[in-house]
Amino acid sequence: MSRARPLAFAVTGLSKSFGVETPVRDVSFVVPAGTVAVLVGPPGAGKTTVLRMLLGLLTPTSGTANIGGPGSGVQRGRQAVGSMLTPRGLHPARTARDQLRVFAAAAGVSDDRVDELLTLVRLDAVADQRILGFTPGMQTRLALAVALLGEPPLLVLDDPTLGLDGAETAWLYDYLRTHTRRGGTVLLTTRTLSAALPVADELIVLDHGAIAYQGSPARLRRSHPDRLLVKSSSQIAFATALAAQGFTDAVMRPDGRLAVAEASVAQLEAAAAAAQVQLTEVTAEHIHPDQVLATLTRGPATPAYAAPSYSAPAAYGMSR
Ligand SMILES: Nc1ncnc2c1ncn2[C@@H]1O[C@H](COP(=O)(O)OP(=O)(O)OP(=O)(O)O)[C@@H](O)[C@H]1O
Repeated sequence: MSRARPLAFAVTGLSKSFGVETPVRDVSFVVPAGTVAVLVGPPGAGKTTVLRMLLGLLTPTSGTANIGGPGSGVQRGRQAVGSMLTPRGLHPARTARDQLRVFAAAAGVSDDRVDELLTLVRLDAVADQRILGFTPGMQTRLALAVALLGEPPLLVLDDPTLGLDGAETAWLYDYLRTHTRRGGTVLLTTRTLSAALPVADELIVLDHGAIAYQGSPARLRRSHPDRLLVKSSSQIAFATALAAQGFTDAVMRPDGRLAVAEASVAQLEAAAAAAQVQLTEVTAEHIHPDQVLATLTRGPATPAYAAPSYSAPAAYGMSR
C-alpha cells in the first residue's frame, strides 16, 4: 500500500468576487508534494486570481487556500515559496543584474547566487542591460530567476512559458521536472492545454472561474480519443456489424462518415467483411489538445493581453 504524499497546496471552496463579478467560483484542489499541477484556462478564467489568493496577496471572499499545513511535512515560511506572477513586477529602468540584486538583498541572498541564476536562465550575456529592452521571454526568464533566488521547494508560476520559444519551454519543463524529482512542488498556469500536457501530473481546467476538469492528462486524453472516420457502401449495415463487435459508441457525423474511437483499421475491415460491405474511405482524426480545451470551456472571459506590462515589484517569497 502506497503512503499518501504530503500536500504542498490545498485549496478548498475558494471564491473571489470583485463587486458584482465573481471570477473564481468554489474552486477546490490539492497539489501533493513532488508533483507538477497545471491550472489551465483561457484569458480571464481566474487562474492568476487563484494564485494571488494562494500567495496571500488577495483575501478570498470565501473558502481557503493553504500552503503546506500542520502535519504535512512541507516546509513553510519565507523561503518555502518562489512565485512569479503576471505582470512580472520588473523595473524597466534597472538592469537584470541590479533587479535580481535588489530582490536578493531583501531576501538575504548572496550576489553569487544572483550570478548563478543569471547563468541558469541564460541572461548572463545581457545581465547589465536595462530590462526595458527585454523581450517578453527574457522578462519571463528574469522573473523565474527572481522566483528561484531562495532555492524554494515550492514554486507558483503564472504563465511561465509566456514569450518562451520551443527550446526555452523544453528547458523550463526539464528544470521543473528535476525540481520535482528532488522533492519540490510546482503549481503553474497556462492558457493552452498543449502547453500544459508535456509537464502536468495533474490538470485543473478553469472555465469562467469554475473547475471544468480535474484529473490526469491521460484520463482527459482517453475521454477525447483519436478516431477513425469511415465511409462504406452501406453505413447502416456497417454500424450494425461494428456494434456486434463491441464498438457500440460509433457516431454518425453530419457529413455521413461514421466516427469510431479506439478501433484499428484491421478491426474495421473485419466488421466490413462481416457486414459484406465495402469500405470506401478510412481517415484518421486526431483531436488537438486545444480543441479538447475548447470543448471544456466557453472561451476567453476577458480579452487576451499581448505582453506583460510593468508594475510594482511583487514579493518573491512568502511568510505564512
Ligand atoms: N483586482 C481586480 N479587480 C477587479 N477585477 C479583477 C481583479 N483581478 C482580476 N479581476 C478580474 O477577474 C477575472 C479573472 O482574471 P485573472 O487574471 O485571474 O484571469 P486569468 O485566467 O489569469 O487570465 P489571463 O490568462 O489573461 O492571465 C478577469 O475578468 C479580471 O478582469
